Amino acid sequence: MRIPDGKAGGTTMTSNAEQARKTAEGLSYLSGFGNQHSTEALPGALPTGRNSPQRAPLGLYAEQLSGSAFTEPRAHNRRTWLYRIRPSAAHPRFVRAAGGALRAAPFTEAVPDPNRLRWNPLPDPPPGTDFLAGLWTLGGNGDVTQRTGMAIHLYAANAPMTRVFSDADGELLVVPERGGLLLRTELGLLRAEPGHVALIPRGVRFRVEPLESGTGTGAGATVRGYVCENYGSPFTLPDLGPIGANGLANPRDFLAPVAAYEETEGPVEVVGKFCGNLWTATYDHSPLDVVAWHGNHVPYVYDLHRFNVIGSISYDHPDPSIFTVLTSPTDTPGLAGADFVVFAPRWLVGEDTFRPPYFHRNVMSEYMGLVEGAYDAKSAGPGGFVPGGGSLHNMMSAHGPDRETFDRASTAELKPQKIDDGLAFMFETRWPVTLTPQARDAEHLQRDYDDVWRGLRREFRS
Ligand SMILES: O=C(O)Cc1cc(O)ccc1O
Ligand SMILES: [Fe+2]
Repeated sequence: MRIPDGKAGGTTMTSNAEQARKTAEGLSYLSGFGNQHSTEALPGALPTGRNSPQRAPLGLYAEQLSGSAFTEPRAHNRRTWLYRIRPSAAHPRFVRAAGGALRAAPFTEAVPDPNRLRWNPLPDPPPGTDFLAGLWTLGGNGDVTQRTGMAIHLYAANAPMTRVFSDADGELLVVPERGGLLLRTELGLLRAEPGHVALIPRGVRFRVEPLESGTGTGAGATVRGYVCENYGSPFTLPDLGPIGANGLANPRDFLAPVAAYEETEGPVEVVGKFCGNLWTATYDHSPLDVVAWHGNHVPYVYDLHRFNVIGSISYDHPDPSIFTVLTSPTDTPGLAGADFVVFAPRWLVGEDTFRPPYFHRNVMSEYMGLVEGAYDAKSAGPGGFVPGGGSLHNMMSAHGPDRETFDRASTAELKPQKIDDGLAFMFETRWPVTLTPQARDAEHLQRDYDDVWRGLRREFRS
């Protein structure tokens, strides 16, 4: 496989090698959530039978990247062995760098707001904005130094990153909404289009390039999307309980990269996020120089259209936890630091049922975004819930269908109905979300959002 500006190999070495698939875009992937993958970009680069031979093959350096404590139970243990041209330790001193519109927990600058809030998409950024500069924090919870909680970011970018970034504070779940992304990671290349999600694990270095072909974005066009930065335990697949052995997001649809490396010599800016601040150093080589690796602390992409949607085939609207793609558990069973939930195309067949989301108040806090089309609880169109926009229904805030949706759905003929005009998602969290001042005061905040529930008529008959 030829990758511009890098060398890559499709040699895969485990039993799941058969499952490594060539995508239409020409990238090779390794399949399976949580698998122990093995891959080498050059034949013989990956040592066999041991992690740390006295001399690693091809003059490479062996290095372990740990995403869990050494001592965590096997089921939670995450690490990847990297075989690289230079060890990561070969770097100069980092100095503080400006963070732009990126913020981190604890979020203490604004008063937590119980109001229902909704935003239009981010305004287009100035030319030359890369993915890192284009990150804009909406809010979050927890504390980066305690590895708890999460942050909600949006991004809008129009230039490729030339610098390399990594986040010690958490993993990054990237949800493209407009335009595709090529993610050049330490472990290889991933492609994420709108409708896909990409996950970069804690500490893994990467560069993001807007994709300019096949996405209709054109040169210099803005790519946009959402990011859940998960400070807590890594996202995992939810248990299925009585659903059985299959369904929701199927493990084999999660695709990790094959090894791909850069041999760039010369100055490369490397930025790290550490305890909420950005730090930068100029290396004399690219740190994306991993020629082979094996392990389970890996980036991946997942196509949300693969989600196996399960719902009611009798009556009533099921709780949206049944749409959970990924969950970050906390010490309390069933209480997620962050859940990633998708509202994918599905059939609604419930008898004598109000089919859209019900009116509710929830102890969990709900941030929703829209990748395409419309969402069945909200009227579409400008000034509404639009792709690239978002809503926050914080802990216990009263929300649900807007008036138009209520009127329509409570009188609709209940024939089987396919919902296939949109892709919405939710970042749901056990802790309230505190906004950043920039989100609270944003020009693109919809100040009339409460009005969507105005005029819900009194229908009571005694
Ligand atoms: O508020 C929302 O739209 C999200 C949501 C969807 C649903 O189907 C049921 C409950 C819920 O919070
Ligand atoms: Fe809700």
